[in-house]
Amino acid sequence: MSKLRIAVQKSGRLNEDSMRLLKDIGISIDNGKDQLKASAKGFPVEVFYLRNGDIPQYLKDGVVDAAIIGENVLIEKGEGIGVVEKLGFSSCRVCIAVPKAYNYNSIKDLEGKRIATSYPNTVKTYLDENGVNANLHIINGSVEIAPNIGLADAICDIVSSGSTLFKNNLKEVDTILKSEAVLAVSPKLNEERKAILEIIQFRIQSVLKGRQSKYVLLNAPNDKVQDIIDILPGMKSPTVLPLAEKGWSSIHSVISKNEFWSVIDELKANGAQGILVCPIEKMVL
Ligand SMILES: Nc1ncnc2c1ncn2[C@@H]1O[C@H](COP(=O)(O)OP(=O)(O)OP(=O)(O)O)[C@@H](O)[C@H]1O
Ligand SMILES: O=P(O)(O)OC[C@H]1O[C@H](OP(=O)(O)OP(=O)(O)O)[C@H](O)[C@@H]1O
Ligand SMILES: [Mg+2]
Repeated sequence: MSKLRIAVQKSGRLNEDSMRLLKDIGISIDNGKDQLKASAKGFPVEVFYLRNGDIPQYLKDGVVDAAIIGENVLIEKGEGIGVVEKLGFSSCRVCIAVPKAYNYNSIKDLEGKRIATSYPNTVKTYLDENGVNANLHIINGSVEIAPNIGLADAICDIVSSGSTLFKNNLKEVDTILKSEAVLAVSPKLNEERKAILEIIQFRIQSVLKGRQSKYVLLNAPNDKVQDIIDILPGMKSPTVLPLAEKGWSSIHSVISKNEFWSVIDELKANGAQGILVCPIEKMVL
């Protein structure tokens, strides 16, 4: 039986979360430290450890079938490569930044200026869309230093917390795109491997849904049960069980992590007591 070849970043910002996701979907790998390729135990998958920036070419060539990669890198050099799943980690944005004192009104202000970046195609497309001509300086790292050493008037790079910009006396003035880690697929994927990918996708969705949700258990007097059910969305409908103490019930449900605090406040206000909130490992709908 053929194996699905999945690329992950060898080391760097995506590596740890990528390996955790593979582990959570039941793909465990015995990886010797310097091994660049490893087989999963009990599942038809091979994992390749590569540079994030090299992965688009491997996908295009069909040397790997799928990859966990930053969407920003695919947009930069992954033409024709499909994204089948957003993975919810390594969120960042690709931005234009200029020195704090720069009087910036719009991208048109960069006409004829020098922009340092590791994302030339992304910047070029954005400049073209806005009818701006600028000179691009391609550098592979520490882009934020460029304006301070007189190499460029502006930069285009990844921003997350904004602290690197701040430390280098720069300000973010335009967001070109938002990115997160994604599961990308080679255009050359064959039918047999596609079937393995579908199993992986299903497992990833179950893990991600679990990560986005919380399991809530609470007690309430019976006359409050309906009010509380109306607040709780639940997967189908909440589970209601009688407590040993007469006149009381236990209610179980699933709520989204995002609405967690507002729902908890509402539950308390409607008579809920002894509220327990538990993580969900996987959620299969
Ligand atoms: N500060 C950040 N916060 C969140 N995500 C980030 C941040 N910086 C980069 N990323 C995301 O993580 C990906 C990998 O970044 P990292 O710096 O580890 O690799 P790299 O040096 O660009 O790539 P390579 O593996 O080719 O050396 C980026 O493409 C981006 O999607
Ligand atoms: O907004 P922040 O939270 O400060 O993050 C942004 C910084 O993170 C990335 O660099 P990284 O640390 O990955 O270093 P690198 O340039 O060597 O890849 C990116 O290139 C920015 O410099
Ligand atoms: Mg980096």
